[in-house]
Amino acid sequence: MEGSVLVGDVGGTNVRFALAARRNGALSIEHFQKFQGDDFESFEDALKQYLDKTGVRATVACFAMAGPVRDQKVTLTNRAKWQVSSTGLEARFGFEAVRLINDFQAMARSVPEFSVSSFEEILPGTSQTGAPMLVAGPGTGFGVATLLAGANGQWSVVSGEGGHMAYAPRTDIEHDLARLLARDHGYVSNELVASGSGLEEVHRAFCEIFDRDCLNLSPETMRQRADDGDEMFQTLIEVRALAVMGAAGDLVLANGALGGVVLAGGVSERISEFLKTPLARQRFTSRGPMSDYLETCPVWLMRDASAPLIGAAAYFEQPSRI
Ligand SMILES: Nc1ncnc2c1ncn2[C@@H]1O[C@H](COP(=O)(O)OP(=O)(O)OP(=O)(O)O)[C@@H](O)[C@H]1O
Repeated sequence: MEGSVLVGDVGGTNVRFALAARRNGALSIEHFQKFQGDDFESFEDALKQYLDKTGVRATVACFAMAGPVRDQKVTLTNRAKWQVSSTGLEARFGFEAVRLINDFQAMARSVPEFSVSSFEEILPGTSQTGAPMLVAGPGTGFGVATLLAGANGQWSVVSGEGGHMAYAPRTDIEHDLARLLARDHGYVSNELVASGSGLEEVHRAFCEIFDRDCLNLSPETMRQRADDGDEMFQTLIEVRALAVMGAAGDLVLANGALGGVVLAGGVSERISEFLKTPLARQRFTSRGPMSDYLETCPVWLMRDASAPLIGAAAYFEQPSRI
């Protein structure tokens, strides 16, 4: 397909590839494939499998990677064996140009490519025109980026490692959790509390708090137990959801992101009803003298699995200057 760019969304669990192109003003993807990262020794092996399976050929590529990208090189945060560089990919696959960006840089850049109706409402509110927007949430890791509207339809994305900011417990059980996690890990981040990569540790701490045997359970089984009325698992999911909303509120305060929040990531999707409770709303807005500041800030959920792929293509067309 002429004018198309090979795009990838490389997370700590899943790796997604597609071919993206802009047609009649709108970006769309085709040849979408999803792989499990665990099935491959390296990112190059996963990419080769995609190219072999689909027969897709492209001269340019942009890959959204779950880790900090420096000088077009990245080591995945939750898959440290995967070290990727744009020059290495160009040499191995014969691309004319490869750009590596952070996965939430791509997620944030996708937001202007979607209409508001494609998001699920988590908290109602009114987006302040022209204000920054925050895009964040837990999957395997916890990504964060801020989207800035510039002149003439230009967009910039500020991306950092905001998921690794310190967890802020408020209730007794959250303080117990933070204390146990600090005992075992030293530093307690929002990623550790809320993301897939921290779930096992959080589960272990909850078993200690509730004085229960700690079984090896999948996230789906924990969810099932919560749905069946098990108080420990209900509290575990609630505490993780409150960590997401607390982190989102903190980041809006720090960035003046009154354009609104777009939550994303596999965990956010699966606990969405816990993000909508009155307690979750209170965790987002309750900020002492600044509580009014967040009262009308809207929060949405991005569910479209193609978002980081669309965002990678948009970023490739118009790289952010920040
Ligand atoms: N039912 C569930 N409840 C909560 N978490 C779940 C559930 N099922 C799976 N997960 C978690 O979701 C995570 C996968 O999220 P996602 O689909 O966003 O993957 P990813 O794109 O590879 O992640 P990332 O980009 O953050 O590295 C896994 O770590 C898993 O523990």
